[in-house]
Amino acid sequence: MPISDDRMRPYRSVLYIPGARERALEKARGLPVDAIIFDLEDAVAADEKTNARALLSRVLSEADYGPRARIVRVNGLDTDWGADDIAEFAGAAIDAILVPKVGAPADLDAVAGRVPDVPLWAMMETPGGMLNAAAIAAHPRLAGMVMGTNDLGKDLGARFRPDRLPMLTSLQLCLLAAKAHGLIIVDGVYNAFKDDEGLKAECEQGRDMGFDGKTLIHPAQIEITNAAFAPSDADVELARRQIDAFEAAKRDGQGVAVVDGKIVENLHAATARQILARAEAIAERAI
Ligand SMILES: CC(C)(COP(=O)(O)OP(=O)(O)OC[C@H]1O[C@@H](n2cnc3c(N)ncnc32)[C@H](O)[C@@H]1OP(=O)(O)O)[C@@H](O)C(=O)NCCC(=O)NCCSC(=O)C[C@H](O)C(=O)O
Ligand SMILES: [Mg+2]
Repeated sequence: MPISDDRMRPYRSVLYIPGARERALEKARGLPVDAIIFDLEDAVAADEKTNARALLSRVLSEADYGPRARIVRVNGLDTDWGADDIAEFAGAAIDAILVPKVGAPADLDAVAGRVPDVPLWAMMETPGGMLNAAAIAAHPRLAGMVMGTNDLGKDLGARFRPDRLPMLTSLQLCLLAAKAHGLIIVDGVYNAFKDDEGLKAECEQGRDMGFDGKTLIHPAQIEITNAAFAPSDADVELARRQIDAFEAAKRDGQGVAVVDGKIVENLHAATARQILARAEAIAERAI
């Protein structure tokens, strides 16, 4: 399984900012998010698209977003704005271009041909995209996937449910595809941005499924999300004990240790080391 160079960078909280909102673009420079999606697509009205592109281009060339990953979501190439958006940001100092509504690898080919160097990320948000998730994840230029659960819910005719039952197959298809190809994958947004309990539950579900983090629409969602997707103190403490116990077992010529009544084998020790590396990467971030 190829592992992207980006794999250890934290992507717990990935905040959308509408590209036309100058105040929000400025505010984000001080927010404790791991990544920002500067949006030119659905968060920008048609008559604002050209202004938003120019504003974002200026802001990204002048402003310092520190360690936060900078991802620009462009409009689709089937719209009036997509080609100009891509041309504007193809040479920009950003971490990725996020392509909306990717349905097949050909959608990424079309953008890759216009963007020689910047990594591509894919919005996974259409029924066709779900069925082609494995082929999309295998695209050589793809580094990350973002679940677009609003568009997907619309196309599926699904209702919102706190347990996300109507979404689970889609979420898991994309997770399988992303993990098989060593991609970053972040969960969809939680629309009710004043409902902390609902957000927490959805974060915990996404984290338990294996997502690297969650996309957000409002600063009020950051703290809960960062906490949910970071290893807890208890996770770190257990990981250390598992590694110590496994190393001791190996020294005694054993392949299995037991910690808190559960076996620890090579694979569990590997997971424990990943937890420690993740905790370290988050601690180093200190935004
Ligand atoms: C939802 C909002 C419209 C709410 O905006 P507003 O009423 O201005 O919120 P507040 O007054 O509570 O804002 C408080 C301060 O926070 C700043 N702010 C607000 N939102 C953001 C943000 N996203 N990033 C940075 N800063 C933000 C305000 O400027 C206030 O600052 P201050 O002046 O200092 O007090 C709004 O939050 C919003 O527009 N959110 C983003 C919506 C969006 O991006 N939607 C598109 C992405 S979702 C999607 O498309 C997913 C996918 O494609 C799918 O299909 O699922
Ligand atoms: Mg969408």
